[in-house]
Amino acid sequence: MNRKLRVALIGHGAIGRVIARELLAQGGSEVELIAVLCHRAEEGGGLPVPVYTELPPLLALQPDLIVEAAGHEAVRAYGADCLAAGADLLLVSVGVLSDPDVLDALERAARAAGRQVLLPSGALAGLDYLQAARLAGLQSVCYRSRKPPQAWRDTPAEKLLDLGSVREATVFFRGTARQAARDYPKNANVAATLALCTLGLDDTQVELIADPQASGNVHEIEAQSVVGRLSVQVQNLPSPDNPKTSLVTPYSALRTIMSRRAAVSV
Ligand SMILES: NC(=O)C1=CN([C@@H]2O[C@H](COP(=O)(O)OP(=O)(O)OC[C@H]3O[C@@H](n4cnc5c(N)ncnc54)[C@H](O)[C@@H]3O)[C@@H](O)[C@H]2O)C=CC1
Ligand SMILES: O=C([O-])CC(=O)C(=O)O
Repeated sequence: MNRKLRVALIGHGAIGRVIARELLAQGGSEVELIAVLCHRAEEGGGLPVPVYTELPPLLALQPDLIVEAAGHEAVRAYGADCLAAGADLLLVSVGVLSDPDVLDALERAARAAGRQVLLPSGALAGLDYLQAARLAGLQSVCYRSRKPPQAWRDTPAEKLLDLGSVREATVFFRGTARQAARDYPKNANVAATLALCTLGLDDTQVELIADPQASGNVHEIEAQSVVGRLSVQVQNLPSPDNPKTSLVTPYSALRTIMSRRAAVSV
């Protein structure tokens, strides 16, 4: 583990730009950004590392870790190939794992290559406690996401309520983490992350709320286990570039990246 961790990035939007900027600022440390894959080359304008629009040249650089920050379709298109090429794969678009075929394909590819799929806590908090509690006995997990109405634009919420005239907190979705992650691919990735490390995608309950009074993107978890009860709320500031995305998300990915080379890892 003396060598620098060579990191490649897929996606250079609200999350990817922060990850790239912070990794580049690490100059001389144990982690280095070696390339970025963008939809269009212009999206990577100004980056001091190679920018590609296709996966093979990026894989040819033999990254140790590929960080996906591009959306569900990018995971479907590239995920298994990244693992097969010998890289670990960090996903922020975790909700795509609500599709059992995708989860199965990535698990198989990871096992075959001896690599790992890494899921950061993203916009959520409390997953460390819940993973410990699961080992002891976890009885129920509920997750609630409360965002301002504009954060639900271009989602099925638009058909369920008039986002422009919502005056009070309105629950427009109640269901499983699997349904939420599938139907709200840009808003409910954390529902899948929470479910995958607790009771599973079909037994983790989710509520989605449009709230004009929301103080940002608010995430709440309530869980009961044999070792105690967890009740946690985070009030995230939204990304200035994407109101659906919480500002903490790229930093959560960075934390996971850095921990791959930390001598003392929490
Ligand atoms: N786990 C978590 O806590 C969270 C996860 N997310 C996930 O992260 C994804 C990215 O979020 P943002 O950066 O806010 O979105 P964004 O829309 O600002 O950026 C996404 C970027 O990826 C690029 N892209 C899309 N498909 C691509 C492909 N096949 N190859 C290369 N680039 C591609 C787009 O052109 C865009 O520049 C979301 O779609 C969502 O699935 C978002 C927020 C929180
Ligand atoms: O960033 C957030 O607040 C959560 C989010 O969009 C997601 O899980 O997809």
